[in-house]
Amino acid sequence: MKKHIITLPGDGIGPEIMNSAHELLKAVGEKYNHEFTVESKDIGGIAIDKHNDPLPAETIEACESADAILLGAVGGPKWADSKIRPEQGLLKIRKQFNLFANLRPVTIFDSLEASSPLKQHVVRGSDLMIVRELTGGLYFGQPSERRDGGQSVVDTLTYTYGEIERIVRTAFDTAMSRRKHLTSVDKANVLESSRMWREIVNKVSSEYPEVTVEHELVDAAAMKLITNPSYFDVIVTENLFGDILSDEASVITGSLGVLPSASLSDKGLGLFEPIHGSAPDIAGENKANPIGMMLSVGMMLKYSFGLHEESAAIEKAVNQVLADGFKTGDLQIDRAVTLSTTEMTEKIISVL
Ligand SMILES: NC(=O)C1=CN([C@@H]2O[C@H](COP(=O)(O)OP(=O)(O)OC[C@H]3O[C@@H](n4cnc5c(N)ncnc54)[C@H](O)[C@@H]3O)[C@@H](O)[C@H]2O)C=CC1
Ligand SMILES: CC(C)CC(=O)C(=O)O
Ligand SMILES: [Mg+2]
Repeated sequence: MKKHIITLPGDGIGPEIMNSAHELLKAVGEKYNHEFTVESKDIGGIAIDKHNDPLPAETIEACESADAILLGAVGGPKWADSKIRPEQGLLKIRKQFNLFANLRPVTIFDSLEASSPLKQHVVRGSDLMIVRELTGGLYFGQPSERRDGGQSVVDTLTYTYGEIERIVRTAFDTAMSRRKHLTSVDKANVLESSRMWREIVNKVSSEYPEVTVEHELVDAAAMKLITNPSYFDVIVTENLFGDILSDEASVITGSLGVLPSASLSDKGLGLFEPIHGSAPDIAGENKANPIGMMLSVGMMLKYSFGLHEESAAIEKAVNQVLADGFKTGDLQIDRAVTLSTTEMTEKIISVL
């Protein structure tokens, strides 16, 4: 198979973990006889520095002709007070390519069960998928501005019926391919947008009689995610709630550094990135956990290219390396050896 991939390393630890993705693609290509060509483009803070634009036209053009996109992370303290923010590049690329469905699987590798700060019996058997709406809600609503000379501020939460319906359908389809249990998370006791969200979930549910559906308020769902994570199969929720709940869910797995994600459109192009940010506190130290990025490559192989065997092999290699007693600094596994980003990458590839 021949595929052309645009990589967007971005800022902070982004370039470090993207090197891991490049190495992994080279290894998978050689082992399974695929030709993956990779071209790197700018996004985020580095793109502001070089082009005064967090998502330059050149990057968009390259992505338009790509088979898939890999992203590291954007942002950092360097641009904290800048008028143009690196994160705008990420929001813009999601909107540009209509990447409305953000799949965030929360899977616990056997050897990480003990590394979770939660009690083992609580996390055992947890395996859930967060389906997060990615191109609407508060992150995109207009107006979003300071008013009255800085004395007030407005952010806007808008969703169209169609935007909610399509993500809800994605969630039902996802549930059908899993344990057929869907939890829709909202704040319907307060927000009108959530009440419309509930109505749409109830309407679509009549087309999926095999799926058990329930509604949870986001505050209670946040609590249950930590006290009883194995209760959940598929969670569907809007943009902001999904962003927060997925970082929270990473605690179950032992580290934010191990969770991948897929951002999909209905037009075929997908963007794949770890769920974490640019981790400025450890950037440049060769300490970042590359697993979330490497599993995102696995999601790309599966969702964009249909390469299920190759994707499963990456997951298996990660599991094996952890079980063999190797980890990165963010993980706590008893008696395991701590590796750098590059060492962990090499280890996973050698097992693959
Ligand atoms: N998709 C993206 O590009 C995202 C970008 N950001 C941006 O990243 C910047 C930093 O945000 P933070 O709030 O610090 O969140 P963060 O996710 O970058 O880091 C939170 C904590 O997790 C640790 N961490 C994250 N990824 C890790 C990895 N792979 N290995 C080991 N430890 C890891 C960090 O060291 C830090 O202590 C901000 O500018 C933010 O806007 C935040 C989230 C997503
Ligand atoms: C950086 C934000 C734009 C988004 C975010 O935190 C995320 O998608 O996980
Ligand atoms: Mg986030």
